[in-house]
Amino acid sequence: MDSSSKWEIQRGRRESLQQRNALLTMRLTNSPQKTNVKKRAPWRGSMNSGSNGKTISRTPTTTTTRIPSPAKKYGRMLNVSPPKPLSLDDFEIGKKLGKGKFGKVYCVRHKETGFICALKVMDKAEIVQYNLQKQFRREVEIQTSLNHPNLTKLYGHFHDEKRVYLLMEYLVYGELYKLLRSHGPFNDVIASRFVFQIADALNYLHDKQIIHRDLKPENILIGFNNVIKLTDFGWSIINPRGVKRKTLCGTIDYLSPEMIRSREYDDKVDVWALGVLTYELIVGSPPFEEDTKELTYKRILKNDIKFPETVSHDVKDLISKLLKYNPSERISMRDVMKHPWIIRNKPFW
Ligand SMILES: Nc1ncnc2c1ncn2[C@@H]1O[C@H](COP(=O)(O)OP(=O)(O)OP(=O)(O)O)[C@@H](O)[C@H]1O
Repeated sequence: MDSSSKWEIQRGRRESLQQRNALLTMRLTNSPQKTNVKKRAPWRGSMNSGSNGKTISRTPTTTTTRIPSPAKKYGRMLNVSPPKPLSLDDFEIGKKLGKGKFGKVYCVRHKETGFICALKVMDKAEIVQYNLQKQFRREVEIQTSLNHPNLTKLYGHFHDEKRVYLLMEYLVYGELYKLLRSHGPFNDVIASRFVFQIADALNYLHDKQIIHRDLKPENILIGFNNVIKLTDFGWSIINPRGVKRKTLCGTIDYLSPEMIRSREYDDKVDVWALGVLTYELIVGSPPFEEDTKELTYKRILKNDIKFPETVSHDVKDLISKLLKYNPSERISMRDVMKHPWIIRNKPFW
């Protein structure tokens, strides 16, 4: 088997449970299925099935929404006209940046300002077919409310008859997962810088009572100067302090023991996932990786971590503190940012 097929298989294993469930639903319902579109549809436009073509056809955008903006509110107070609703016609479409399970992402240029950004295009019919409306709305709400240098910004969203569009910050170097596969594992200097940035992002999210719930290298994008940004808030949730969650979600290698045991959990599941990520950045593969889901679960539940001899004492210490079986014993994000492994490597970033 060539290395690219191996990579694809590995990638398949790492799909979020959300995607697996959606695909399973698709198989069980023997698609194409008839969807009770009217009842479930959150959109005002009609719900014709989406096109799978490679280009985006410019259907009339009569149902566009406006980018939420303070200017809109204050504009009204000052009697200034609010910004024009966005539509696909406002953009020149550039190269395709990638393809997710539920959409394609393009590099686009805003015609009026020349601003370059990433545009994620999703078919409404698919969102409805996989019953993702609620999740999609939550993702947009959460991501719109965020402002942190290590979180991908969502500038706005609009829709037309067939599709929804998310206008995002463009991260030129793509997924950390691809870099890890092509140039990883990373040395302590590079890995510590990545871990610091994600700890900072998680600290911000947790302060806002948001749990990401799907941290993994596929959901981290790389921008200029090795700045990395957490993306994909499809599984994120606002979780008021003291409230515990039970939904099993995430990606198998990154699941925490409390999630696997269907116990209540909180933002400490992200702390566990950061432990798995740190290990994967340093070693090249996640700590509990096995051929089957069952074996992986077994190793997670036994907290069976094996470190190669080459791994430094400092990073071993940090990973062990992140991967504590008992969530309440896991290290805080603020302490991660002050950990000796980080401090020792910081001067070389
Ligand atoms: N803001 C962005 N800047 C640059 N490239 C991006 C951006 N967002 C996504 N991409 C690229 O497009 C690809 C697809 O992204 P998308 O968010 O649709 O899917 P995904 O995260 O891989 O999967 P899914 O959300 O379906 O689980 C990504 O793998 C990435 O390479």
